[in-house]
Amino acid sequence: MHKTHHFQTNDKNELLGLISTIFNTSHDGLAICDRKGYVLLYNQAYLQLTGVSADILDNYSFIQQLDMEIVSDSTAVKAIQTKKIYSTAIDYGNGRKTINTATPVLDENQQLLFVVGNVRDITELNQLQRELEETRQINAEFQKALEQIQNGSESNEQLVYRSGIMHRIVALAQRFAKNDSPLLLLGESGVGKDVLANYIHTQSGLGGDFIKINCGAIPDHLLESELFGYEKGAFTGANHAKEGLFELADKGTIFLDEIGDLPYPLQVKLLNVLQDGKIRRLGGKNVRRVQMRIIAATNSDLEAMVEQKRFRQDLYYRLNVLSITIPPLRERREDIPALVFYYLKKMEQKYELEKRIEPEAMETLTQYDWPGNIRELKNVVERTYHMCENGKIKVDELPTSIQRSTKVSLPVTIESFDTPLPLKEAVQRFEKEYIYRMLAQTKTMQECADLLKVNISTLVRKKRDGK
Ligand SMILES: Nc1ncnc2c1ncn2[C@@H]1O[C@H](COP(=O)(O)OP(=O)(O)OP(=O)(O)O)[C@@H](O)[C@H]1O
Repeated sequence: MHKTHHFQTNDKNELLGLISTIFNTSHDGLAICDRKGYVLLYNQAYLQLTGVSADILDNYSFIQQLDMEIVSDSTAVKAIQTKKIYSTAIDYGNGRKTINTATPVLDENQQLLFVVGNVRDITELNQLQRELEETRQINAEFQKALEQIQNGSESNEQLVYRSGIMHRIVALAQRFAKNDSPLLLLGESGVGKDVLANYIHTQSGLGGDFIKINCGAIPDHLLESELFGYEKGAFTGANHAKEGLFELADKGTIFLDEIGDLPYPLQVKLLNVLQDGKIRRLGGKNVRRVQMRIIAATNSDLEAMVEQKRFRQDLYYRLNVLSITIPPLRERREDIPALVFYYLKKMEQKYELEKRIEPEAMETLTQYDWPGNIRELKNVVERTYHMCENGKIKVDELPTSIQRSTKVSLPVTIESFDTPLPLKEAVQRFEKEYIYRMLAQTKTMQECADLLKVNISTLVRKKRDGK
């Protein structure tokens, strides 16, 4: 106890009065016992929090209370036995949860004099934590449902193609659909990996559902419980048992999008599922057998990730038994007009208003390199449809970035900045053009990122912001 100069009382009674006031007004439960565990002093909060009656405290030591199973655990007894501070969380069964700490008080010969017990109410804290956990859970479920609605409708899209390469890919997909080995779909973002996975599922004739999960969109700590499910009480907030996506995909297909983002520890678990077809829910004992088709997809360079020890080699080999690489749109330009007409038709049906695209505009779209692939094409067609007022889509109604990038194939030079621009804007313009050009010259985003010596996520962001 530290006294300041304001405290000038030397009267023992006054001092005792003060200490007992502190004792009695404390929100924490306090109880002091001797070296045999007999209670010497306790306060009102102690009675309220522990639910143990004054009668018991008066007549039975903590050791006896433990023997008689009046309490299930006693920090005081532990402190008596070990002469060390002991702290634990206790559930008294009266709805109260507490953190109890027992501190031994020793004399100069290290003999035990007393034990001071402190009982802190954490019921409210616990309740808040549980609520937070539940909110997080609900949040994640909503996010997942939303994602499935968004992606579900995307992946249900009809497969539109005209190019020879896509004909071969679809034929391969039909053959692979009948096979139950894992399948890996590769290709840049927006090339149609989701759509193809869905197509393979419908072609497979499997009776179960097509379940999609984006491994990069779900926080690591939730991903495992999403995939494997959990039993009631498996972790704080697991108030009921829940089926995992592997179980939901039983007799169907599970589509693991962005497989490169699967955390390393989960990669081993996925490998086990691939090998023996068995899963166990978190906190569960039962092993369940599931039979499903696994399709994984990524736009990352998995081989490079294996070399960098970010992706397990054994899992890579297991997933890569069958694989299909969907080329970017710029390598199958014959598909561009078919896709433009398809999305234009959809807009016309939706808004019951026909709009025609002029040949020159179509030519510009066909020449454009589409770094965002079909996703970008779909957005451009939709935007242009809305922007066009007289029913005819002309070149100058296309986004300026597309007009410019197809017209300007000369390197960006100082001369191309004909009017003075703020430095920041000039740098941004150069950066954007440069990134577009580099993307057109490289096969994958990773290759481009490596050449530019930037992180792939930086490149993705810059590409998105530059649109
Ligand atoms: N062949 C196709 N015909 C019609 N629409 C397509 C085709 N391929 C893709 N799309 C559309 O393009 C968009 C992107 O497709 P999808 O989500 O399948 O790409 P992805 O390769 O899985 O992209 P990411 O790697 O970013 O997940 C979607 O809106 C999808 O409906």
